[in-house]
Amino acid sequence: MAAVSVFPSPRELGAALARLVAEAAAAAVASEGRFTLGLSGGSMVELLARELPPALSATPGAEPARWLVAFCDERLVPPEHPDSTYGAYRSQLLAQLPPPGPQVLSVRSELDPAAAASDYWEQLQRAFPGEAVPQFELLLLGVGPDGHTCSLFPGHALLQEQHSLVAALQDSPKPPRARVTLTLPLLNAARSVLLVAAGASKAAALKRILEGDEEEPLPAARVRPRSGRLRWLLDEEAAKELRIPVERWPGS
Ligand SMILES: O=C1O[C@H](COP(=O)(O)O)[C@@H](O)[C@H](O)[C@H]1O
Repeated sequence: MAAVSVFPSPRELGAALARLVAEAAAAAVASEGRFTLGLSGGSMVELLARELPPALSATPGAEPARWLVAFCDERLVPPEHPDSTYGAYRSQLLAQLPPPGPQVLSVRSELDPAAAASDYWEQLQRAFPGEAVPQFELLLLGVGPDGHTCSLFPGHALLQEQHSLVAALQDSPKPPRARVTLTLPLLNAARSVLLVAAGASKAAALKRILEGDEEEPLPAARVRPRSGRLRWLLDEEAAKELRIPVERWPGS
């Protein structure tokens, strides 16, 4: 069973998330010379924008200039659009990091969805030479109230995808409809995955994901790294329906 850590509020959750990212970066830079990080959008952007810069300043050796950052999914809108994950990270987080900053792979939203997915896959192949399935050091994944993660939605055919590691969709139930997403085989190749959720709107889905035994598990329940680590970071509101043992952080 995956480890589940519960924090009193999104603020403590965000601070712990940022510490874990900074520590993972320092360890990877020391051992591999670089840190490969996959970021999700939505509420994760604000958590990281607020907490990661101070965590990096407090962690010697984290060195953002040695990071390769990619996005676990992207909404196909221009970077200036409020729904763009890349655009949100660029203005809210990347702008705060000292130059030269990380190498960033972004989905080219000016292309049509299939071409954007194939271009993004080519970028990943160049960034992970010799790896048939790119193995990220750390993936940060969010969870929607319907149990989706990345742009993998309940009941969607992409949940069955075994061949393409990056895929396009044009029928996302959550707008915008056109998106590019990493698929489960790539997610499950990661060395480490943190699944992050805050707020009462996620509680029912989290109960199903973490305690259910469903024939067709929700998308986030299908994230099970083959040999990597999986850890859940939740706030009290998101965890309020859980009955499984969880690790409660001080003050909860
Ligand atoms: O649409 C998306 O939703 C999920 C969850 O977002 P949240 O705001 O509920 O945390 C996000 O992880 C994904 O990257 C995004 O495209």
